[in-house]
Amino acid sequence: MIKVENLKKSFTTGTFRKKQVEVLKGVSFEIEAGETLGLVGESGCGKSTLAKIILRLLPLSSGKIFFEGKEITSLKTNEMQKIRSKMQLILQHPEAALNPRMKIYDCIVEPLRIHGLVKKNSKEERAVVEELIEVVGLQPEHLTRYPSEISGGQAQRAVLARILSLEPRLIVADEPTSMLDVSVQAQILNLLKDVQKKFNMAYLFVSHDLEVVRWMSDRIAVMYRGDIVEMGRPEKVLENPLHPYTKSLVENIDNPLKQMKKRARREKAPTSALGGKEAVHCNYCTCCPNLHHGSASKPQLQEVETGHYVACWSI
Ligand SMILES: Nc1ncnc2c1ncn2[C@@H]1O[C@H](COP(=O)(O)OP(=O)(O)OP(=O)(O)O)[C@@H](O)[C@H]1O
Repeated sequence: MIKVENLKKSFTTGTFRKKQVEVLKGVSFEIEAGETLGLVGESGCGKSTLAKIILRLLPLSSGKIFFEGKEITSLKTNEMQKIRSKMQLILQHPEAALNPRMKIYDCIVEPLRIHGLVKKNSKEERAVVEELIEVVGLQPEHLTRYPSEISGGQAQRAVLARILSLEPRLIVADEPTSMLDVSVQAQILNLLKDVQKKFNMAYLFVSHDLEVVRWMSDRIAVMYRGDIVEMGRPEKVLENPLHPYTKSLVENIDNPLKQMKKRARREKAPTSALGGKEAVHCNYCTCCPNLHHGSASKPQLQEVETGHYVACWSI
């Protein structure tokens, strides 16, 4: 359904002294219809950049993106238009997707109107909206309110109704529930699962929260400094992590302070551990426990057991 190959992205930073910062270093994966790939990793590792690149909201530096078997890497804006409705994004803040000056009814139906799929204010339009709100669990009385007059959970339901109106094949959900309290979070996660089953959509589910990702995902990809360093089924990756970064994520799941301290140590570690040379990646992986230097080639994802991949230089 969606496949990315060796995606790389660099940003130019600085005003006078321009510098290229490589944020994605060659990311590859595939997601099938009806499947959820959970993407986890520390803040700043490139998760949101990857999400935007997949949806072609950001240009990539190199690599390839295939959507339903068709390469979309360099499609022009008008060609992308037809595909864009089938690839949708859900963000942390539902308000960002809902026009504060429109009532919920109009927010939900707006994409259908834009794409000319229904006649404005027709009976057919009303029927579509009623069906959509039933799917996402909103009440008819919510339709006449403005986004500021409903709760965060209800707003996320309205966003989902709006997205579903276009019958997407892929949803990229970037921390969709991190702003909601725990009980509402669970409802929205279950709703996402239900509609996925109903419409057989693929999800790329981005989150900091390992428990949420475990609950949502068929497979998990662990991202570290712009690379996927481990990928596999949740029980493999989270119960038998092989990459040191995944290990530290799992070990510190309940202890964010410890995690911060460890991260600070790890960030300092490479140059001293390597006698002043710069490490290109983590210090070592469990499969090839050697330290690697800046001149070493990039580690590749190796299949260490069926469906469980870990980044290492050699097995
Ligand atoms: N437009 C940009 N110009 C320059 N640097 C950018 C730009 N967008 C993102 N970055 C940098 O790219 C890196 C990855 O950012 P990204 O938002 O993808 O991280 P993330 O993993 O999603 O983090 P978080 O979990 O905190 O949202 C960060 O260092 C960020 O500062």
